[in-house]
Amino acid sequence: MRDSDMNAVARRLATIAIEAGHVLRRMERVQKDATLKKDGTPTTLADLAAEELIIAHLNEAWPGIPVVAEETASQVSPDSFFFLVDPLDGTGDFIHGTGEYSVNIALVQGNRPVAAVVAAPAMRNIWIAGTRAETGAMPGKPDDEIIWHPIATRAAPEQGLIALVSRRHGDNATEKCLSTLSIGTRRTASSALKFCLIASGEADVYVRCGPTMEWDTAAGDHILSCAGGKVIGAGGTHLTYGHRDRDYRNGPFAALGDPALAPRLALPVTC
Ligand SMILES: Nc1ncnc2c1ncn2[C@@H]1O[C@H](COP(=O)(O)O)[C@@H](OP(=O)(O)O)[C@H]1O
Ligand SMILES: [Mg+2]
Repeated sequence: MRDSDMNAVARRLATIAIEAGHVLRRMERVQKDATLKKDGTPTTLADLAAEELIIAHLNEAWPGIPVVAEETASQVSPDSFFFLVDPLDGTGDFIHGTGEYSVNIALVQGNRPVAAVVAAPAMRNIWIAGTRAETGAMPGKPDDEIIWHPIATRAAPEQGLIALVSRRHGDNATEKCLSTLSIGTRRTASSALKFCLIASGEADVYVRCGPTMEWDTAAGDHILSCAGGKVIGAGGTHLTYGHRDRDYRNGPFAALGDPALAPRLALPVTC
C-alpha cells in the first residue's frame, strides 16, 4: 500500500466503523450484561457482535492482513501490516449509558499506525486519518455521505491547560505527572474520544499511567499525530505497536496537542 492510499483506506475504515456503530446502538438498551475478563475489565455480547462484524469486513476488504482485535487477540499474530481493533472502547460507559464509547480501528505498518478511524456512535461523531486528520457527523444510514472537515490541534497556552482524564480509571502516577503542568481545567472523558478532542483543538493533554492496551490507543494516536499532536511514552518517544510478547499492553503515555509540552512531563517507565 502506498502513502497516498491511506486517506482512502481511512474512509473505508470509517464505513466499517459506522456499521459496527449501528450494531452497538441497537444493542445499547438490551445488551448490558457484562462478564469480567482476566484484567478485570468488562465485556458484553455487544463487544463480540461488533468485533465479529469488523473482522469480517476487514478480511473481505483486505484479505491476508491479520486483524488483532480486543476479544480475540490471542488467536492472531501481527505481520508487516496488521489491524488493531477495539470494537467497543469504553465498555463501562456503554453499560452505564453515558454514550462516551467508541469503535477504534487502526491499520499498522511495521510498528506505527498509518490509517485510522475512531467513531463515537452515540455522540454521532467520527474522526479519521490517513495522512490528514478529519472529522464528520456520523450518518443515520451506513451509505449516507459524510462531509469531512479537517482538524488541527491548538498551541498550548502558557497557563490554563485543559487536561482530559479517564472517567473510570485514575491513578496516583497520572496525578503526579499532571501536577508538573499548569492545568487550568480538568474534563472527564472516556475511551479514545480523549485523543480526538485534543486532535480537534478542544483540549491540550491526556496523561495515562494506568494500564491500557494497544487497541485502545493506536487509532487515536494516529488521528492526533496527523492533526499536529504527539503521543509519547517514557523518554518522549512515540508509542509502538504489535507487541504480542507483552500481550499488547502499553506503558504510561501522554497525548499532547502541542508537542512542545513534551519536555515538561516526566512519565514513569512502567504502569
Ligand atoms: N486493568 C486494566 N488492564 C488493561 N486495560 C485496562 C485496565 N483498566 C482499563 N483498561 C483499558 O482502559 C479502557 C477504558 O479507558 P477509559 O477509562 O479511558 O474509558 C478499557 O477499554 P475497553 O472498554 O475497550 O476494555 C481498557 O482497555
Ligand atoms: Mg473494548
